[in-house]
Amino acid sequence: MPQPKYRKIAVIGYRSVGKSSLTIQFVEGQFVDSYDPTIENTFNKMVSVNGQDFNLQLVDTAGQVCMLYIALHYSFYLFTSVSLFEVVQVLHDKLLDMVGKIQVPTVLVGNKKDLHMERVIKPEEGKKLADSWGAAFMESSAKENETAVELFKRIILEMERADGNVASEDKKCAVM
Ligand SMILES: Nc1nc2c(ncn2[C@@H]2O[C@H](COP(=O)(O)OP(=O)(O)OP(=O)(O)O)[C@@H](O)[C@H]2O)c(=O)[nH]1
Repeated sequence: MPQPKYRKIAVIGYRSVGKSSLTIQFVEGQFVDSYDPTIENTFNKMVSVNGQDFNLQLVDTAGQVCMLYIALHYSFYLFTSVSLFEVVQVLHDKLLDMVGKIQVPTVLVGNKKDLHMERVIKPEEGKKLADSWGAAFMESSAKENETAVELFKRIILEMERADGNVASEDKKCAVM
């Protein structure tokens, strides 16, 4: 049995987009309806992906001071409206500046997809932005318990891919 791998994931984004809700949904399997602005919370969770255990440290950052945490290596972003959509581009640029890399394993997340009537950003737009970063894109609803586990597993896969432990789709085609 392989030893667990330790990985750190930062949840970064504007305030009230659902960073804590998604993290708590993943760690505890429950949705917290109230809004309590986060200072910073750290969670630990063990999860298995493709037969490998991962010991995750999840850093749920404060929306108001999200810029303070952009130096963390593994991150994903959330947006729920046009202005926030623009904010994530700025955050992503700053993150790359801080870590001095041209790419960081990232999942761009469009949360609150249950609020159909309030949708502003089309999924294609989110996908296009994520593609421009070489990142994955997912939509989620922390409220409806949709995809919280799936999206954290996805960021693990993105990290594994960056470490050369998972073949990308391109590489698979090249081999064939
Ligand atoms: N309808 C709906 N509401 C959500 C969803 N995710 C979070 N919320 C609500 O949005 C509000 C803000 O959620 P939080 O998880 O605290 O947001 P945050 O991004 O951690 O906010 P900060 O701590 O300020 O950075 C809360 O009232 C949540 O219940 C979702 O998927 N759907």
